[in-house]
Amino acid sequence: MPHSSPQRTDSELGEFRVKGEIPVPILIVWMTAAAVPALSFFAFRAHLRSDPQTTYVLLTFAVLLSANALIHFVANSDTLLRRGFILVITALFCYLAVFAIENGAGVMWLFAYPPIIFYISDSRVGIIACGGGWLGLALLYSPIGAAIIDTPYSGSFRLSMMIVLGFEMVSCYLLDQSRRRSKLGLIQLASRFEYAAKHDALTGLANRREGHNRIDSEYQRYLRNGRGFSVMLMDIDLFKSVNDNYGHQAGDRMIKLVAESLQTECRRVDMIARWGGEEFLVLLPETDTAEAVQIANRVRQSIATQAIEFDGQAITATISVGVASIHGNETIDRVLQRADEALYQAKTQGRNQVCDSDGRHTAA
Ligand SMILES: Nc1nc2c(ncn2[C@@H]2O[C@H](COP(=O)(O)OP(=O)(O)OP(=O)(O)O)[C@@H](O)[C@H]2O)c(=O)[nH]1
Repeated sequence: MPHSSPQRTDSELGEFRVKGEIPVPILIVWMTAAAVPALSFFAFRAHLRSDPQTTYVLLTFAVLLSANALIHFVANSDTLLRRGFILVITALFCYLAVFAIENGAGVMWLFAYPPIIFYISDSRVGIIACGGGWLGLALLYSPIGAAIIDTPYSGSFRLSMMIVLGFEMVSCYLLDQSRRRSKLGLIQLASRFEYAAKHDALTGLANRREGHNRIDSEYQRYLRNGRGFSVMLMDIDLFKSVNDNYGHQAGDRMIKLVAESLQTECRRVDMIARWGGEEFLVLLPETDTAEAVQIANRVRQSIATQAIEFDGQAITATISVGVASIHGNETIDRVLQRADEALYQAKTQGRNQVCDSDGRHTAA
């Protein structure tokens, strides 16, 4: 079965990019590029109003945001960029909430915070930042806050601000959850498609294409470190007669039985593929011919002693196996061809036996 995991963490979800989705680091760089001139503009206006404190604070935020983006380009760490950005903008929005810059109009920038924070961080951080921010603002706008800080906002403005901001935060949370759920759905769908593209529907084994890919990878490893491998090509003997005598359903069950026996008898490192109708291929990494023949015989004997129950009858089958190991700088096609020739030899010499490409064979 495909590895669908509904338990994926938020950060795992964040790493999965849906086509067309803006990557968080790029979004942060864009927002930094937009925020720095905006902050400089408002700093300049504060300077014109002879308000040096606001000027310096806004310029400091512009410098911090620029530095964060620059550090990202040097350190090349997305996590650092994201965390640095969250930290700076949280401080900036706190400043905007407390100090009523631009005659109090600066507080409207608070509405930009929830969508940004939910998009660039995981939902837990979004909830904490927004929940904490909202409570902090509620405190600030309460009589306690009013006693500490002098704000120019009327009572009805404060009330509306809290309600509208709360509404926006909840909306952002719900939209974010919906985005994450649909992303999860896409991940699961993608993993189901990937599984179907790589596996055989009847047995669940790797299909021929995936088998080829895995052999290719093993071959590349062999070229790098010289560690050889063997392949076993096997075919159910006189399988046509199983179909002819008992029907295709019985034939399918026989194929499944062989697949299960292969899974039981082979090692975890071995790759088993359904190569064709009643043909299977096993890739045995770091295994020489003698070992591969031993494994092949174990599989052969195991299958010969099992039966499927069909319409009250016990149906048995045997398999023939061709074994070949990689030599020198020969190609994969050549190894597979030698395994095929060995299988042909096993068939012509009476079936239910293992032949290796060097011409040795083990009969029942
Ligand atoms: N039930 C079933 N049969 C299949 C499947 N794929 C292939 N077959 C059948 O497998 C049979 C293969 O038969 P052959 O290749 O002629 O060989 P054989 O009867 O196994 O004889 P030898 O290989 O010479 O021992 C054919 O009858 C195919 O129809 C499948 O998925 N399910």
